[in-house]
Amino acid sequence: MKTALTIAGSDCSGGAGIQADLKTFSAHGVFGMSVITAITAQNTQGVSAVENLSAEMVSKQIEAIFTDIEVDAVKIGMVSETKIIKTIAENLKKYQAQNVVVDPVMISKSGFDLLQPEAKEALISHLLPLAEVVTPNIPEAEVIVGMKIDTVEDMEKAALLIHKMGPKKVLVKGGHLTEDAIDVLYDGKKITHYTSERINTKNTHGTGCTLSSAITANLAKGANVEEGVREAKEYITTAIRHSLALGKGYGPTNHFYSLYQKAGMLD
Ligand SMILES: Nc1ncnc2c1ncn2[C@@H]1O[C@H](COP(=O)(O)OP(=O)(O)O)[C@@H](O)[C@H]1O
Ligand SMILES: Cc1ncc(COP(=O)(O)O)c(N)n1
Repeated sequence: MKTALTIAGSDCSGGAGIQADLKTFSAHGVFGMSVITAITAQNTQGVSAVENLSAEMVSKQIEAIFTDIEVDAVKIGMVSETKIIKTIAENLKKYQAQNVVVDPVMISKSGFDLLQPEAKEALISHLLPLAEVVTPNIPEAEVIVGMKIDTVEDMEKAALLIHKMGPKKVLVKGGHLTEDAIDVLYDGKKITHYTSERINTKNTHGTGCTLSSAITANLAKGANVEEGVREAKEYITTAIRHSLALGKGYGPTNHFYSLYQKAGMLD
């Protein structure tokens, strides 16, 4: 069985972070493993607290996995502090991690800083160069390149600029614009658009985490980035279309709809 590792924060409400990543890996038939960087207290309405693990504990978790198990792909999600970012980069280089997907998580949908402002530079200089593909949303791409993004053309410009910072490929996600949901991939040579209709729902908690883990699972299974993104985009669109109105705020996406449907378990 192929394996995938997520290095990210825990979302106790299950919609984003490690929990979304492991659900996505399972739904793709990949064996999921996790290195927890931080525990968050959050729900569909917002984040109320974040507690980072020590850099030593993050390092020990990575060591425990890589010294024992073959890792086919790695996703990096929320990493809040400079010293944890540096530890992850050192370890991934030491163990020659393959198929690294970096989701540069900065601010939650509810507006909470999941990346300490002083750690932005470390994320850019230490994690982006390790990435097979980096998956910023529009606000994250704006911070990384220091320009305003209002159109798909702006997303393309940002993708080209981010590519110069070291990742092999760049996927700028268009969830934050208003018309069709268009994601822009730049592979160093050409631009590809992945387009879906915009689904009218407020239940989009964890969409970015889910998309990047689906890409990771697909790379673990041997897909190239273009194929991996294409399937992941279909997966997230179905998961948003059948998202769950759990909680009082922004509910989570539905990871198992397609699987349950195929298994004849839905009405
Ligand atoms: N309302 C929506 N309808 C359809 N697709 C969406 C919607 N919102 C986000 N997406 C898609 O979900 C994925 C995650 O994007 P985005 O919401 O921009 O990321 P993040 O969760 O990091 O902010 C992208 O593929 C994006 O196009
Ligand atoms: C632990 C963790 N990681 C990532 C996100 C981002 O997800 P979203 O942008 O949907 O709030 C989150 N809320 N919590």
